[in-house]
Amino acid sequence: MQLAMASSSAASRPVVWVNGPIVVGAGPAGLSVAACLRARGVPSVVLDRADCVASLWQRRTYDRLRLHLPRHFCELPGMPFPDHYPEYPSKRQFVDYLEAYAAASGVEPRFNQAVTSARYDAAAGLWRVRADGAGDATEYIGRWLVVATGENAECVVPEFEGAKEFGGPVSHVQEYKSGEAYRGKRVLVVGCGNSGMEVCLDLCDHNALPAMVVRDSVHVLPREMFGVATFSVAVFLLRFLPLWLVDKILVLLARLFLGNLEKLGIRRPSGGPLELKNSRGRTPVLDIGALARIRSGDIEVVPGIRRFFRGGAELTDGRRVAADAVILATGYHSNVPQWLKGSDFFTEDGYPRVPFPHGWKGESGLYSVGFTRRGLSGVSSDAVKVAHDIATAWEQQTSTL
Ligand SMILES: Cc1cc2nc3c(=O)[nH]c(=O)nc-3n(C[C@H](O)[C@H](O)[C@H](O)COP(=O)(O)OP(=O)(O)OC[C@H]3O[C@@H](n4cnc5c(N)ncnc54)[C@H](O)[C@@H]3O)c2cc1C
Ligand SMILES: NC(=O)C1=CN([C@@H]2O[C@H](COP(=O)(O)OP(=O)(O)OC[C@H]3O[C@@H](n4cnc5c(N)ncnc54)[C@H](OP(=O)(O)O)[C@@H]3O)[C@@H](O)[C@H]2O)C=CC1
Ligand SMILES: O=C(O)C(=O)Cc1c[nH]c2ccccc12
Repeated sequence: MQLAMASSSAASRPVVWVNGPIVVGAGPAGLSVAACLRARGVPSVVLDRADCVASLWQRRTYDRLRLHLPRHFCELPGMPFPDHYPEYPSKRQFVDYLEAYAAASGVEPRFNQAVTSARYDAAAGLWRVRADGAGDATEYIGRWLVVATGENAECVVPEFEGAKEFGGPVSHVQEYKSGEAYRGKRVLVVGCGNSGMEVCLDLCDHNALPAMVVRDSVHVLPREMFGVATFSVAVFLLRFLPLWLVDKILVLLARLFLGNLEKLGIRRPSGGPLELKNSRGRTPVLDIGALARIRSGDIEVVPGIRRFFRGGAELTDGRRVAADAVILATGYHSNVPQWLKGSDFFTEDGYPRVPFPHGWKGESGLYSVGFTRRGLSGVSSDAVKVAHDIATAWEQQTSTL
């Protein structure tokens, strides 16, 4: 029996004793660690604030989204994608795969459980996790805590001078589904990461008029070169060459395939694409067509925003741009510091303090899965290590009983 219910004496809140780890998050990270644990005979309880698995993918991404790394880098441990899946599976296919993954591994998350605090009770040697459901709170108590809430848990919403004066709709890209709602409209898209670029492309396809804010520099790489994924080329080269040299080769190849982007208002950072991904979490853009639309003038590139006014924004070069709507493609942040108390394993930015590849294990039975800034392949490698470590302790514990 995995769960035991008891009544808390201090408050009327129900208490659940968890036999095995408490996993917070039912995205790819939480599902894969729970599946790897089950494969070793270790039960766990997976909690998610949403009402479904992989809520980032199901509820907070746009319709045309596809994985942008080749499928082989995005599979979770123990289950390949179905053979008929294309090289870059669609969002629907990826979600179907994740649901099948959970079902096949017997992982049944507890939904509508938003974790609001977790702290280690040193006297008892146990983690106490509070989760709020619809109108009630539950306390989960267990020996291990696995943090799997992800790098994209909350939206970054910058404050802009004059934002209240703008007057039109302002939304974050997590609410964007398709350009249908923006036909014929001038849309200011703030941010030029993969989201900003792909939303601009989608807006063009729906006859909207996007302008994209590029306030600083960004690496844009072709998704493929002569039919080979740029990401695969990078992974291959990293087997023989140091990262800085692979970065130099990638930038050279990008220059050959994409030309000089400065003419389009897109400057390259001085640091390399992989170096910036690893050190600052800045993902290079893998171009799937936005550049061609910038070249043709369908997407206008504009510099940073100084302030908003009614019906538009003033830019850092003094120009003014009119807009009917604003979409913030300004990124995401971790929410771990909001709920994990009394532990300094995570920084105030919500990432493990210890750098990759050692950030998966903390003290007192605390673990993290999915904070490596290495996408789904980072998720899988963490999940395998964490499950192995907990299963080893579990087997020792049960063998001494
Ligand atoms: C648009 C987009 C596209 C991407 N495409 C790729 C790609 O092609 N390839 C790739 O390798 N990576 C990609 N990524 C990176 C992405 O981080 C991974 O795809 C993946 O979703 C990470 O899994 P995760 O489980 O760590 O986080 P998530 O998928 O974000 O799952 C975390 C879960 O935790 C839950 N949660 C958060 N806070 C709480 C709380 N306090 N209490 C309870 N539950 C909570 C959330 O509801 C969520 O279900 C993409 C990211 C985005 C935003
Ligand atoms: N097809 C796919 O697989 C896709 C994958 N993704 C992934 O999702 C993750 C998140 O991507 P994304 O949503 O693009 O977020 P990112 O964090 O990658 O990009 C955020 C962008 O917003 C800009 N920005 C932030 N604040 C401001 C501001 N105040 N004014 C102007 N610009 C600002 C940043 O500029 P600066 O760099 O100057 O801070 C940056 O260009 C990434 O890992 C990405 O690869 C996203 C979409 C599609
Ligand atoms: O799409 C993402 O967000 C990813 O994190 C995938 C990813 C991991 N490592 C990379 C290096 C270059 C481009 C994308 C990724």
